[in-house]
Amino acid sequence: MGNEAIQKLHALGQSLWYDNIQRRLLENGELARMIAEGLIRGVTSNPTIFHQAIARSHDYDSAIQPMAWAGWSALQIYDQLTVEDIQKAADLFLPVYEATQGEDGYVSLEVAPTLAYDTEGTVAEAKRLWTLVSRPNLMIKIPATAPGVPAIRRAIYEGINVNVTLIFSLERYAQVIDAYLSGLEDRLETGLPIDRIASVASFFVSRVDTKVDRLLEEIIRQEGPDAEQARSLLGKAAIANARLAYAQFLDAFKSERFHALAQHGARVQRPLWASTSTKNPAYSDVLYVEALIGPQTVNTVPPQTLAAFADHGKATLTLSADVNAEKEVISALERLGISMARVTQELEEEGVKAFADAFDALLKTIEERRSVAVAELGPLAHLLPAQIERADHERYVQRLFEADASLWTENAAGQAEIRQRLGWLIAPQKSRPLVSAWFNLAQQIAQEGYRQAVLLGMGGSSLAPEVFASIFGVGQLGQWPGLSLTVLDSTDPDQISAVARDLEWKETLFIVSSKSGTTVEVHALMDYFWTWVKTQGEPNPGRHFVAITDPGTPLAKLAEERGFREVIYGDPHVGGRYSALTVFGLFPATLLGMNIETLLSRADRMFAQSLPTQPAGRNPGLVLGVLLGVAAAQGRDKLTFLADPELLPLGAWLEQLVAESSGKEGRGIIPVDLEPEIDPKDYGQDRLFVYFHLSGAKEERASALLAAGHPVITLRLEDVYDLGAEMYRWEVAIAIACAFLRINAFDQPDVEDSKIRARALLAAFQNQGKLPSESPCWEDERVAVFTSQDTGIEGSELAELIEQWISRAEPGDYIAINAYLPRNAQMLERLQALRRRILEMTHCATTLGFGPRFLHSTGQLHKGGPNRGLFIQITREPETDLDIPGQSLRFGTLERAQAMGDFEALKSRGRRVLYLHSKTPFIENIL
Ligand SMILES: O=C(CO)[C@@H](O)[C@H](O)[C@H](O)[C@H](O)COP(=O)(O)O
Ligand SMILES: O=C[C@H](O)COP(=O)(O)O
Repeated sequence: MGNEAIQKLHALGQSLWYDNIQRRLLENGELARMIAEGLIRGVTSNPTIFHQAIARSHDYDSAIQPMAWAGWSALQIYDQLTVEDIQKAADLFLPVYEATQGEDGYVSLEVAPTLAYDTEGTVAEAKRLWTLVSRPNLMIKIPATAPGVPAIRRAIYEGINVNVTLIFSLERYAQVIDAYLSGLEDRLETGLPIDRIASVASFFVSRVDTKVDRLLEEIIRQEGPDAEQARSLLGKAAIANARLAYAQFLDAFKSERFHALAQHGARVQRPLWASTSTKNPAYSDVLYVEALIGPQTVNTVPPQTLAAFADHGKATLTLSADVNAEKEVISALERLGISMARVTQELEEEGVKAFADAFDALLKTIEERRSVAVAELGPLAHLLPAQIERADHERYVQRLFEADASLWTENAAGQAEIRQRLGWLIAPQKSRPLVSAWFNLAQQIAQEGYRQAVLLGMGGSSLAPEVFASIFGVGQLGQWPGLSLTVLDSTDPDQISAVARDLEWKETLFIVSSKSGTTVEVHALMDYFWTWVKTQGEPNPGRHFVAITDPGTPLAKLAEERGFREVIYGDPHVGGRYSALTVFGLFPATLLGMNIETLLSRADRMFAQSLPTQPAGRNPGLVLGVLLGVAAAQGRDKLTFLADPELLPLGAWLEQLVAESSGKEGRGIIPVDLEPEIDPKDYGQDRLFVYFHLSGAKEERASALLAAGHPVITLRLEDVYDLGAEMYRWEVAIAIACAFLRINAFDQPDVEDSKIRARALLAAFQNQGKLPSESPCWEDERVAVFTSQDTGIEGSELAELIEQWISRAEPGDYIAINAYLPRNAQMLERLQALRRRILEMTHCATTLGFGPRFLHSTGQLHKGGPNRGLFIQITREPETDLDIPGQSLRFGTLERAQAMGDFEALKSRGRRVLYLHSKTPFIENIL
């Protein structure tokens, strides 16, 4: 296993550590791989490393954002980011630490360099960081300045593992060893154990050559009698100095003094060669590794030196107690007037300054990123910190995870339901063991020759699969080719016909997806396609059907009776719109060929950040949720999605999560998805924009909106698999926003109400052979117009009526186009054009929903949310109609009944509705 040269180096008693840390490596498995392959046995960090990690990447931006919104300072953010990285790295190295009984597997974190000349400050900071990180394999780095030396002794006495950094001179190194031994002795005197305390002494190497060579070059340039001697000493000082240090180490740790400590389990303080990348390109790029190999040492190398050594390094023993030649190098330098005392003193001062400068630059970078994040909030910025603090004080996150339903409602029945509906919090973990069974089933289906899948489902049972199908496409980013997936969530006969027309029945699998197993649309569609498959001559239609439903539902029973090839059960503790990361989202995703492990690992990452153990400002879902709540309370309740093109489909899933969870009791947040764009200054003051960023295509638009004074938050996705994290974040955020607004996030009373009304209309239809009708307030040969109240609109032209009606919209209102029409590109274009006209005319937020799909989504908000909606409902006579098998009913009638049921429900809530029914299939006649 691993690399031969590195293995040999380890066999010679030297441990290679990695002088680098970067969040990406911690998250993408790279560091774990390097550890597993035995390449590295520890990690060191310093302010320069963190500066580079944070300033030269966007890895940390998403973590900075909520902390900035919560009002944290740059220093607090620095602390949090570094501690997180160090903890994560320490956890990855823990197995090494344990396997080597505490010899290796350490991760070092440096105290702020501003404390380098402050003994008390350093001790206090070392104690604080030790407690904060709280990992046995942590080392706290303390600079070996004169005031640093007593701090080392005190830290060791406190039981802290110490990496002493910035050692250049042999004199200082002697003091460092003494401080270590004294610290251990202090502990022994007070009866404290010393066997688990570890320390390394970081002796800096290459910088010595950089400085001494410069002095030698000066002598060479003068071409005097010493020039030749100076030339012969180039590139020698650093190694000589380090080898002398090694000899000093050997002496010190074979002393009586150490022997006494060793009897109580004390470990040696290993020398650690730091600053070992080659700075002078004329020298070998592995010079400071190859020349310093010996037992009981560590060499910490940056990425380029590790790569070079792994590629062409030679591991032979190059350190020994015999240092005559090295002493001669130092004497020769002294003879040339180069004082090692001066050189190393300057290096120490410059080293402290360089770290302090890097630290300042790092804080400046964090400050810049912090300000950018705060600026995103625009007028909401000053309101957020106090509200996040309040949410923290009221233990929102703890109560969420404890299933304390009083967070949302005092209503006992509501509370009972909520307690049954919080299973989504652990969905990523609960789904993981099921992934392989889903994968095997999907493989088997594909092997049998199935190429396409049609998912029959509504709302929570269809929207996540639709997002995955639209964003990932078939097998594009997955682990195997997968099937194509079409989602059918409509009772529109033309839309159903269009889907059926494109199907190759032998290659088609139907996924009947319904959590409750009672949803009328799903049953009608299932019966339609069941008959369709049978009609094609399939003797065993069950082969073509899989059901996803909760245990014990009518659908589960029917699927068993009909001999579906599989019934996959959902988790009854997860409600429909929160089920994306359960089988309802994940089995269709598996069929698409997506890598579910990757998706879930991203969700896990967000889960870890959402736990009650996280500080409030570091919890992305909590902070976003409070922001949504604050915004809505301020009248910025139109949550408007902006997305780079690859992420556009996500909005449909969010729309349901936001609207159906929050739109109740006259309150709620209005999601606005896929709205045509207008001049940023023409929007009202009721918007909060959310920009989902991947390629950056919409960056300019986001900046323009921000410049016009609207809050525009940017959520960055690294790649499309981050949808796993985003879905989890938004589920938490919506639960929190609803808690903030005191809304039960887990029921949907008005969706039920519309369903009841549609059922009553259908019963009337069965009795009377037609749907009950009411008189239009206006009609001609093309269209009949109905309104919710006597609106007084009048005119001889339909366009005039519509315009009059729309012009009633006031700032803060929204206009919803609810179209019971086939959802296809042509229709979408037409309706989006209407939407644009309305938007340009009113400057009010607009939404577009296709019925009956939206009834399972924004439908709840329309009736239950704030009475700020103006609804334009559109139906038409279908081009062709289709029988629903086994019922004396056609899809066109069902669709119409659903529209009428919704119209009634809206009216009963006093909503403003304009209902246009096209008497022909040609909608262009009326729009
Ligand atoms: O001190 C330790 C490890 O204990 C290292 O992280 C140390 O800071 C680095 O090796 C040096 O700062 C790198 O220095 P250089 O290669 O830039 O001269
Ligand atoms: O969001 C859920 C829809 O109303 C469909 O419900 P279902 O999964 O029980 O069929």
